[in-house]
This record gives sequence, structure tokens and C-alpha cells, in this order.
Amino acid sequence: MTAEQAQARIQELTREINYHNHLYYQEDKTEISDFDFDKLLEELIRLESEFPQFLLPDSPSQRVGGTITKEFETAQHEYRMLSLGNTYSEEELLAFDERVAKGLEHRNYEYFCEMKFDGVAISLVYENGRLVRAVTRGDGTKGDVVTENIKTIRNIPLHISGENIPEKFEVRGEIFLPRKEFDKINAEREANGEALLANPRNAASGTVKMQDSSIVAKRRLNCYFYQLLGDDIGVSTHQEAIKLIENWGFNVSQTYAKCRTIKEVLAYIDYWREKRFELPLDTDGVVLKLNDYDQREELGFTAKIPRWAIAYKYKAESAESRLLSITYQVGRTGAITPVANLSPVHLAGTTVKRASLHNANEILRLDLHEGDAVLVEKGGEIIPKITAVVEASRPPAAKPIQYIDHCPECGTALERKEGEAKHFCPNTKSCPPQVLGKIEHFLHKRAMDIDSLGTERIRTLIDQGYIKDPSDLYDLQSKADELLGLEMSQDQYQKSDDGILYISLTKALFALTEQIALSAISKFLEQNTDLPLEDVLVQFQSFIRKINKKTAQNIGSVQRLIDSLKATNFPKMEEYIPVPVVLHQLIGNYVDLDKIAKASLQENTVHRIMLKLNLPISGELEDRIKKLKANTFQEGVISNMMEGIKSSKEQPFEKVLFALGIRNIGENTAQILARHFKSLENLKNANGEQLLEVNGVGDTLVTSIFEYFADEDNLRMIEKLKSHGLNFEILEEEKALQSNVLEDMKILASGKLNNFKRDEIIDIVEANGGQYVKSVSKALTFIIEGEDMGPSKKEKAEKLGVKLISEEEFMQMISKNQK
Ligand SMILES: NC(=O)c1ccc[n+]([C@@H]2O[C@H](COP(=O)([O-])OP(=O)(O)OC[C@H]3O[C@@H](n4cnc5c(N)ncnc54)[C@H](O)[C@@H]3O)[C@@H](O)[C@H]2O)c1
Ligand SMILES: [Zn+2]
Repeated sequence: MTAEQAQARIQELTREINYHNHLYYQEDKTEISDFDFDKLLEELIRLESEFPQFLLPDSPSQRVGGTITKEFETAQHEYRMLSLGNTYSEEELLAFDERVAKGLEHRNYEYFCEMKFDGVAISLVYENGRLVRAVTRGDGTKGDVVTENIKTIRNIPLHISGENIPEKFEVRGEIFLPRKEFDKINAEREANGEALLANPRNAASGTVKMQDSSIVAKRRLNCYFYQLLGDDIGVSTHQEAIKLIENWGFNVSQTYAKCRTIKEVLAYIDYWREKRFELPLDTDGVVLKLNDYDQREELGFTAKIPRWAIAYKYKAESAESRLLSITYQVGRTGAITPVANLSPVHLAGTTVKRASLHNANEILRLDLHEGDAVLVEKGGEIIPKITAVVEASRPPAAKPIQYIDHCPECGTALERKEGEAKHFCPNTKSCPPQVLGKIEHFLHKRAMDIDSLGTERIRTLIDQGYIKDPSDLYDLQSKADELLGLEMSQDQYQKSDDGILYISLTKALFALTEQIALSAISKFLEQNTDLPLEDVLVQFQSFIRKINKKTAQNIGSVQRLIDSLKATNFPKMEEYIPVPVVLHQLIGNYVDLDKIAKASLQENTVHRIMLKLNLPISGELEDRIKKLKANTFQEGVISNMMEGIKSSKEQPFEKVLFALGIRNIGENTAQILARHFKSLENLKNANGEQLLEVNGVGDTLVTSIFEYFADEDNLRMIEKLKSHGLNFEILEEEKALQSNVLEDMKILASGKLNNFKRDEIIDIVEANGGQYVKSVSKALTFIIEGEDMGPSKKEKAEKLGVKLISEEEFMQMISKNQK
């Protein structure tokens, strides 16, 4: 490489690394894996050492990747917060050990090994036993002061007491979001139709930098500590320091070990390679540090990293699997996402059976064929991905994957807009997942606020024809009797891309055998989750032999299932069995497979298929089929549901308007429009000019409003909602609560208020013409100071010269203009 080429490449790498650093540290996003990022950095460091003339002082190889933000106060670190050198290879670890030995001129040293926790670094400063400051790493020299947020983490001690506590000291550790919490948050977000958090690290980092500590408190962050700093601590090894902070009550992960040689370090690394997946958080490697502080001092630092420590990072594991089939999921907005069903393979502590394929382009890029052997990798993401196809293992005559052209949920021809990667189902009115999206929006807490109808129940009501649009909810009241015992369609069923109904293996085995409890079957399957379907079934036969219940009969029944799965041509899905195959085994005397298969194309539950087939069955067979059915609607649930539906009729007009889901009408816009026009009738009759007069209404919104009211179906639905008594105009008492006293004001409330709940204060500010703002900035007109307003927020407000007023003063302001 010529010097010129090197310089160009160095510039290019610098740009790229800075870009990814910015995404990673400022926006909590990633576009490439850590491994790929580390490779870029490694290449840069190599080139800079070969061509030192091009090494710039602000090169990303010389600096810690993060920086400070504008939202927080900044504080100088007393001791710089550095990065760590890292490697993915054992040879480099040995080379590191050689450098240490050479630097110290002997081999008389020990390492202290810890897991490398994948979270956000934090520094806590204590004075006289009290936590005075929590600061992020920032650019390594100074960081953001996030004390209020950190104080919400339960196991961070705010005071420590005891003997010999130094007057001033600093502990450092890693804030993280436990996997379980992360999964819980994402499950909730999914149920609410919100975007999922990408991984626990990003989520933790985003949470630490939130402006509102009450939201941080809800996130259940946790922290592990691994460093103690200070002038007169009285310890001379890392091990002693760790013991000390443990005694003071800091949370230290019990995963550390002292190692006397690099060989012991390698054994530690090996031990944790798989075991680390049992820890409550993500880890991406091991940090080894010299134990002795004097020896550390001898070796010192480079600009960015200590010479006495290094991180060994585990490579993202990859495994080979086989593509069984592709399921196409239809989202609430009609977007299609293909998901690969794979033969189960053990990867990074879990069994992987599915991988995301994103869109049609990804399938093309991989050149995916039916039955292909594929490499799956699990990085920081939740869902594993297919990284490549092993072409050499492609089955002969395998056909390339044909992307679907019709919606698997409703059969409508799919569309793909120019420049967009995803296909869409344009049937917004009756495609079940899209109807689901609309209904969920309608029910949402901030819309009609009906909460006893979970996703699964709504989905069932849609699938079974009870609900086509939100107005149908109000008809349910007269159908309560019918709903009792209705089968829920979600969990245990799946549909193949050509619309065949599948049922969970657990349920299928339950119905096809006798005298074996459902729980015993679930437990058996959980323990055999690694095996491909056919092997599971063979194992299940041995299981039957072992428990010895109706042995001959049950084994025969499972054998028949194995045989018919082989004989029929249904696409394979791990853990699910085509309903026609199961039903055929049960009712084959009455009706042939083709007929059952056809019936299962249009129906979503066993119950419905049986109704449709209309066969004269009874007694034992009927009981067997009952074993296939899902959970049903129970009385308590139904009465709650009816209660919720009834009380939703009290929701004010602005909520109803928001609930309608007119494109581009969010919560705020709904409020503004409701207040301006006072009734839906007025809004509907408004012309373009009148609409544009309203503050915040632009051409796009005008078009959406016109489009909405031009649609006969929408008008019919509104009439129906009206007839059920929903509010389509502003009520008198609402009018009384409104004024323009807060016009042009930007307002924030902080701390606990006595007269309002959190969301209520937002409504009140807006009802009086003001704008509610979520963070402290110069632009604020004033802050309503509640009880226990955080001192740092207060300090910041004072620094920026923002006025603070009491809750009482605020009450007076808004009551002046009200009759
Ligand atoms: N994918 C991307 O786009 C992208 C972009 C930037 C950075 N990154 C990744 O982020 C990391 C950046 O490096 P970095 O500068 O934050 O250094 P680093 O994460 O490699 O090492 C230093 C950090 O490790 C953490 N740590 C965890 N456990 C520790 C322990 N037991 N002892 C000491 N420290 C511990 C500390 O927070 C410390 O600040 C790399 O892993 C890199 O791959 C990825
Ligand atoms: Zn559709």
C-alpha cells in the first residue's frame, strides 16, 4: 500500500468509525455488529502504526467513542474513564501476556478476571458516605450528570455507613437492563403496537439519558460494580478493592476469579463461553486486569486504554441449520415480514427455530432456495438472522424461494410502493391484523380506554366475524351469551403462507393420545426442544413407553401421525402440525383429507372447521376433538369487557375523534380540532380554508380529513357509533375547563403535583392553550414546581433563568378565565 492509499483509507475509516460511534453513543442505535465495528477500528490502528505520519490526535483510535449531550449538566472526571483494548483471538491474548511480562520484567503477577458486562458505564462519587454525583463516561474526560436517574436504581446505595469509609471515593460499574425486564418491556410494546427496543444495551443507555426520572424508575435498571478509585483507600490490589465495595453494599457480580497464569485465564474464558447465557444480563466477553496496583502503575496507559487490562470478546456464534418453510407475518399496518422456520439448532444458549428475513430483497440477496442449508447468527439482536446460504449443501433441484404475491391473512394482492423494501396488503378495511391495529388504537388508554380486551381476545373476535370495525364493539353487548365459550384463536394456531391452519404440537399430541396430561406433554416437549420434529415424535414414543399408559394404543397413534406427516405434502413448521392431518386421523372415517384441508383454508379454529364439516359425531370422539380446542371466553372476562365498553361511552369528544384513527390525527391534533370545531358535524362540514385556519393544520391533514369523510363506510360507522351514544361534540363542562390563558406558553411540571395526575396536567395545559414540553430548556415559559422536584433539574432551571411557579399559582392562573 502506498502512503497515499493509506492516507485515503485512514480518512475513510475515520469517517466510518465516527459515524458508527455517533449512532452507538448518541442515538443508541447500531447499523453494524460489534465484531464488524471492532474490525474497522483494528484496521485503522494497524494503518496508523504503519504510517504514523497520518495519525491525527483526534483519530477515533485515540479517543473514547462517546461524548456529552446538551440535555444534562456536565462534570469533569477526576480520573479519566477509559476504553479497553479488545481482541477476539487467543494468540493476541498470549501476546498481551507477553507484553505484560516484558513490561514488568518478570512473571510474578496475577490477573483478576471479570465478565465484560454489556451496558453503560457509570461513575458514582461519594462524599462523607453520601452519593453526590453520578456521571456517564461521556468523552472520557467529562460526562453527563445523571444523578437523579441513577438514584432510581434500587440497589445503588445512596448512603453508606461503617468504619473506615474514606471521606471521598468513586466507584464505577455498568448499568444494565436485565434481559427479563427487557423482554417484558418489549412484550408490552408489542401488545401496544409500539416499535420494539433493539437490545438491552441500547435500551439501558437510552434510559439513563432520559429527562424524566419517574420513567427511568419504571424501567428497573440494575448495576454491577467493578472498580474503586480514590486517594486514600488503603488497598493495594483489585481483589481487596472488590471485597471492600462488596462490604459497603455495592452490587458485585459473583462471576470474578483470580487467575495466576494466562492459562488459567483461558480456562476462565472457556468456562463462561456458554455459561454466560445463564446470567441475568448480556455479556460480550471477559476483562482481564492486573491485580496489583503498583504493577498497574508501572505499565501505565496509552491515550485511550490501560496497558494492564484487555477485553477478550466472544465471537457471535453461528450455526448451520436448514430452512423448513417461510411464514409471512402481516403487521398492524399491513406490512409483510417473512420469517424463516428452521430446523432447531443450539445457538448462544438457546434453541433457535426461527430467523427474521426482513423483506423480499433479503431473500434475493441470500439467494435463498427451498430446503437450503443456512448459517444463522445471534448477535445483540433479539431475533437471530440468516447470514448466508451453504450452497454446497443445497438439495438438488431446489427451487428459489418465490415471494408471496397475496396476503396470507386475507388473500388480497400485495403491493409494493416505489423505493420501499416491504410489501403491503392494501386491504386496510378487512385484513384481520390491520383491523386489529385499528381496534387496538380505538381501545387505547388515551383513546376510548377500554382495557379488558387483550390482543388475543380482540383477534379472536375479529377472526370469528364479530368485529369488522370499532362500531361493532358496541353490538357485543347484545351477544354476551354467544361469546361465552368462544374459542380463542391466537396462541395455539399458526397459518402457513398458503393459508393452511396449523395447531401446536402439544395440543395435537394431547388430542391424539389418551390418559396423558397436557402438562406432561408440555414438559416433555420443553425438554426436547432441540430436536427436529420427527425425532421429537420418536422420542415421545419412548416417553409413552416409560410412563406406560395405554402404551400400545398411544404409540400406534403417534406412529400414524409420523407416517401421515411423511405421506402428505404440507410445509413443515417446527412445533406445529397441520390441522387437517390431526383431524383426519381422528375423523378419517367420515371425511377425506382433501375436504378437511379445504375447510381449514378459510377457518381459523378447530371449532369452526368442525361446524363447517357438520359431521354426525358424538361421545368419545367429540371429547377428543374438544382436547384440540383452545381456551375459551369466560364469564368474568365477558362482564368486565361489557363494563369497559359501556363506560367508554363517557369519553369526551376529543378522545373519540382520536380513537377514529383518521390518518395524521394524533392525540394533540384531535384535541385542537375538537376544541376548534366543537363537534364532528362541524369538522366534517368544514372546507379547506376553514381547516387551514386552525393552528397546526396543513395540507396533508386537510387531505386526510377529506378522504376520511368521503368514504361511505366511515360515515356509516360514525352513524352507528352515534346511535350507541358516543360523544361527537364537546360537552358543556369541558367547555368550562378551557381558556386561552396559556396561549404561546411552553410549560413543564416537575415533581409530584397534588391536584393533577401526570397525564392530566398535560391535558390541562393544552386545554388552556399552552404547550406541554418534556424537558428543561431555555425555551420554557415556566416550570410548575411540584413536591420533591429534583435538585439537579431545579439547578438547571435556575441556571437557564427559567421561572418556577408553585402549583397554587398555576391553579390561580387557569381559574381566572373560567366561569
Ligand atoms: N456496533 C457499533 O456500531 C459500535 C459502535 C461503537 C462501539 N461499539 C462497541 O462498543 C464498544 C466500544 O468500546 P468502549 O470504548 O465502550 O470500550 P469497551 O466497551 O470495549 O470497554 C470499556 C468499557 O467496558 C465496560 N465494562 C464492562 N464490564 C467491565 C468490567 N468488568 N471491567 C471494566 N470495564 C467493563 C465499561 O463500561 C467500560 O467503559 C466495543 O465493544 C465496540 O464493539 C459498537
Ligand atoms: Zn391482508
